[in-house]
This record gives sequence, structure tokens and C-alpha cells, in this order.
Amino acid sequence: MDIAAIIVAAGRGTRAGGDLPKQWRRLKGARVADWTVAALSSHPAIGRVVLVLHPDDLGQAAGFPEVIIATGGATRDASVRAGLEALADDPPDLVLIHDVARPLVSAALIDRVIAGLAHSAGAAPALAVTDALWTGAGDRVTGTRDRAGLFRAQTPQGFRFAAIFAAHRGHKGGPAADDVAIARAAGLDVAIVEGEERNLKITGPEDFARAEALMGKTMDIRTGQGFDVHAFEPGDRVILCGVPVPHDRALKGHSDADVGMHALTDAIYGALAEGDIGQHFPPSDPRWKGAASDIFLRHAAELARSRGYAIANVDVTLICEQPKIGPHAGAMRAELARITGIDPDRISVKATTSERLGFTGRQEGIAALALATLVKA
Ligand SMILES: Nc1ccn([C@@H]2O[C@H](COP(=O)(O)OP(=O)(O)OP(=O)(O)O)[C@@H](O)[C@H]2O)c(=O)n1
Ligand SMILES: C[C@](O)(CO)[C@H](O)COP(=O)(O)O
Repeated sequence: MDIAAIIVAAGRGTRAGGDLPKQWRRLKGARVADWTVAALSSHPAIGRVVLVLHPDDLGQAAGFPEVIIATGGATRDASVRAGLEALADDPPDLVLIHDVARPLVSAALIDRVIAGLAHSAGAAPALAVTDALWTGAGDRVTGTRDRAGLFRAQTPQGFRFAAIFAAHRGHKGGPAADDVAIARAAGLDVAIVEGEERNLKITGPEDFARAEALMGKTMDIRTGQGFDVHAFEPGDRVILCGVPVPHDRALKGHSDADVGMHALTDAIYGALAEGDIGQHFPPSDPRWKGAASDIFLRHAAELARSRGYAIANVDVTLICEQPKIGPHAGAMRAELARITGIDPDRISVKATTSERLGFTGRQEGIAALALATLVKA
């Protein structure tokens, strides 16, 4: 069964306030959109994810190399339609349509939606209304309503792709609250599956704190360490943390011998219990001869993201007498930030000498240590 997900992220988040649309604001260090994309793309049944961005936000696409990007419209249903069109050339069997503003969606809830599609063209999560319902005008209650049979709708809302695509294409009734409304207007049967209180939609300013409190209860924190050494050989520069640094020698290695980036890549693999760089990129493979090490680091960072982890911070220590690292540390942090997609203020690059002791002290090579911390809500 081919299952795709569409994450609509083209809204402006006006009710949430703040300087940035809500999907670009942070929860526990990673952006709301990072959590949501990770939650969907790490689900084993979901093969493809489409992220629908506002035209002003297309610059963010580079931070999501593993997803298909589409450009959204002025309303939620126009954005969903853009996501469906992006899948139309190679249509999946099922599609799950999700709000970027619901970053705490669980794998179990996604499983329930998929299971609900076994006997129905649509399936969507919801919670039965448990509070009493009133009508009101100003500050006065004007009436009461029976809550029996009323539900609070959530996402992801799942559908047979062909059915919801036809429903969206044929929809003429103006903006709809959600895809269930569009499906039902087209006569599709939609099953209700159990939603979760945890699957809140970040809507108002107070919802960021609520989401962080919920995340804190189940946070999975992992650390990994990496260590690497490369010997000097004749040359006129070394590559350290992606930055060429003039020197009277080069570092010797199968790839570009970027000892700092290798240590950091191993730290991320270590946190994931995913072996080391040599397992993923064997030195015996001629494809990696002279390779720029950003390939390795990007792979490790994407692996972390695809497993639902955000990189909370990294700390790299270079051990050498020469060259001096301080003047280049800012450029190194910026380069590591660019490759990993995390903020430079979560990346530390520092250096120490070994007081002229040992192989680094004798200037036979450079060593590097790295630590990485990954978090999953
Ligand atoms: N033109 C739009 C409007 C909304 N959405 C998406 O639809 C989801 C649910 O909408 P809502 O929570 O209302 O988000 P915003 O429209 O961003 O918020 P607001 O109404 O406060 O501006 C969000 O993931 C939002 O990004 C979208 O992709 N395109
Ligand atoms: C689709 C939805 O998440 C269901 O609860 C919701 O309708 C979308 O958000 P909005 O606040 O209604 O725009």
C-alpha cells in the first residue's frame, strides 16, 4: 500500500502572534515544522511527504531535503489542493492530510487513521465533546446545546487518494474548515477514529507553552560522541568543519580528511546507535575518494530527522598546535549550521593544543572530539 502525507504549512498563524508564522517558531529547540515533518516522515507506513509552503517561505525548503515541496494558496483547502496536485503524476493509494500546527501527532494515532481507511473512503481523528455547550452574545449566555454526537476534529485526515483528489477538484462551495467537509460534500463516507488531547493544534500564543509541557512528559534525549584523527601530508591547506584553512601541510585521508566533520558525524551516528561513518560510507568504496565530508554529515543529520529527532546542540573540539582555529571558528559554525539545518547558536567549535605532547603536540596530525545531543518529543 503506497501511503503519502501532505502537511499544510502555508498559513500565516495570525492568531498565534509573534514575529514569525507559528510553524517557524521553536518548541524545545526545533521549529514546529521540524517536529511535524519528523513525526510524519518517521512513520514506517508513510513513503512520501509533501510539505506545502507559503510563497514567502519557499526559502525554507532547503531545510527539508527529504520532502516534496509545493506552494500553497490563500486558504487551507487551496493549500491542500496544491499538495494533492504535487502527488497527482504518481498517485499514492492513500493520503493523510495534516496541519503543520499539530506537531505532537503520535504514530499510534496515524496507525488508527490508516486502519480506519480499510473500510471507508475517509478516516479522521476526533474527540467527543465533553464540556457543556452554550450559545452566547457578548458576556451573556443565550442558550444551551446538546453535546451528544458532537466531536472536535483533528488531523491527519486520511483518504483514498483518487476519491479526495476528485472531491477537491470538484469543490465549489468556498473555503472549507477541513478535508472531511470537502469529502462529505462529495458524498464520501468518513470514519471517526479516536483522537488524542496531545494532538493539539497550535493556534493561540499560549499553545506554545502547552505543547512544550506535553513534550516534556515524553521527551527522549540521546547523546553521542565522536573521535577522529588524520595525519598530515604535504599540502598547503586543511579542511576543518567544512572550511579551507591555509596551512603548510594538508590532512591525509580517503575523503577530504575533514577530521572535525568526521568526529561530528560519528557523534550523531553514535546518538542514534547507527554505527560509524565507515559503516555508512566504506573507505573501500571509490565513490568516497576525495569526497567532501558534508555528504557524510548531511546523511547523519537527515537520518536523525527521519527518526523523529531534532539536533539540540553539538560541540566540536579540534586538537592541534597549528593552524590556529580561533579566526575560523565562526565560519566553521556557520558551515556546520548550513549542513545540519540547525541554528549556529546550537553549534560550538573550539580548539585546544596538547601542550606539545603526543602526536598532535609533535604536529604529526590533527585530532577531533565531538558530542551531539538529539531530542525527540
Ligand atoms: N492558506 C492556508 C491557510 C492555512 N494553512 C494551514 O492549515 C493549517 C490549519 O490552519 P490554522 O491553524 O488556522 O493556521 P493559520 O492559517 O496559519 O493560522 P491563523 O488562522 O491564526 O492565521 C495550518 O497548518 C496552516 O499552515 C495553509 O496551508 N494554507
Ligand atoms: C483541520 C482542523 O485542524 C480540524 O480541527 C482545523 O479546522 C484547521 O484549523 P482552523 O483553525 O479551523 O483554520
